[in-house]
Amino acid sequence: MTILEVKSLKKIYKTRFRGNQVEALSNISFSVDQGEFIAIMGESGSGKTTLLNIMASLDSPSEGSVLLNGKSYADIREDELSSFRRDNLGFVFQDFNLLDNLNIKDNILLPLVLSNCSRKVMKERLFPLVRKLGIENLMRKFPYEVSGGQKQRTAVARSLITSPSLILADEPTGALDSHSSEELLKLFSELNREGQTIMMVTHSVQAAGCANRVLFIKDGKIICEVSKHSPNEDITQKIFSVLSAISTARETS
Ligand SMILES: Nc1ncnc2c1ncn2[C@@H]1O[C@H](COP(=O)(O)OP(=O)(O)OP(=O)(O)O)[C@@H](O)[C@H]1O
Repeated sequence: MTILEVKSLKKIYKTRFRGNQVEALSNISFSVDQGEFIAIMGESGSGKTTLLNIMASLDSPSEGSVLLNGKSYADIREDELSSFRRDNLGFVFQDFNLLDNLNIKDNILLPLVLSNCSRKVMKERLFPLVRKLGIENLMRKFPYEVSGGQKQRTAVARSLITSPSLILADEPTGALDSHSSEELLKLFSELNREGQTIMMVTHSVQAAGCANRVLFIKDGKIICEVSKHSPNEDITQKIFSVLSAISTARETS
């Protein structure tokens, strides 16, 4: 079942300097099925963050549309966008985006508090989730008292607490040491095996290798994709080959 459809996206940024224009995305189309784990790779400036921001409904395209579970973002009223995002999407960022003045428990519960959820529901959702993520002993600590890996697990718990259709992750391993990165990738793979749909922007081949499908962006266009033909297939070599072809093309152009 398709949950996300991205149709003919174009994004033009107008810069103030002499009215110059930057075409950050041109004619991007793809769809995401329920239960997929997709990585987006591309060189710096290729348009990954622009694409993620549009899929997150944080920015709007110049042309084209995005539909989540059949609902077009263009049909959502401005004052309903933040609750739509909260209910349907989970976010994991490179720098965790936790609130320093809230403890770990309150950071995780924040999306439910903003949705006026009852304490009973909060409790029912929180404990199984933090036990699963191995952070149940950190509930009273503050973000500055826990490790980077624990902060990212907290961010993952916060992203999952609303049971979103889709997790959008922007360089989730970017600020982690190699051990914590591996742990996070294992966690993402496990969540995906249980049915969670994930889209992740990454520069890391190791991270992209955990996805079932990798989309490669160059100059705002999807230039190719690779995918696993069986769940245990190692696609690292395929990813390296595409990255190397992109870099050779850049050097010879
Ligand atoms: N607000 C903006 N105004 C003007 N140009 C922008 C703006 N944001 C991004 N761009 C330009 O759009 C293009 C794509 O940028 P984007 O940030 O999406 O790339 P990226 O692949 O995420 O890069 P990185 O990996 O370095 O984060 C770049 O040329 C960038 O300079």
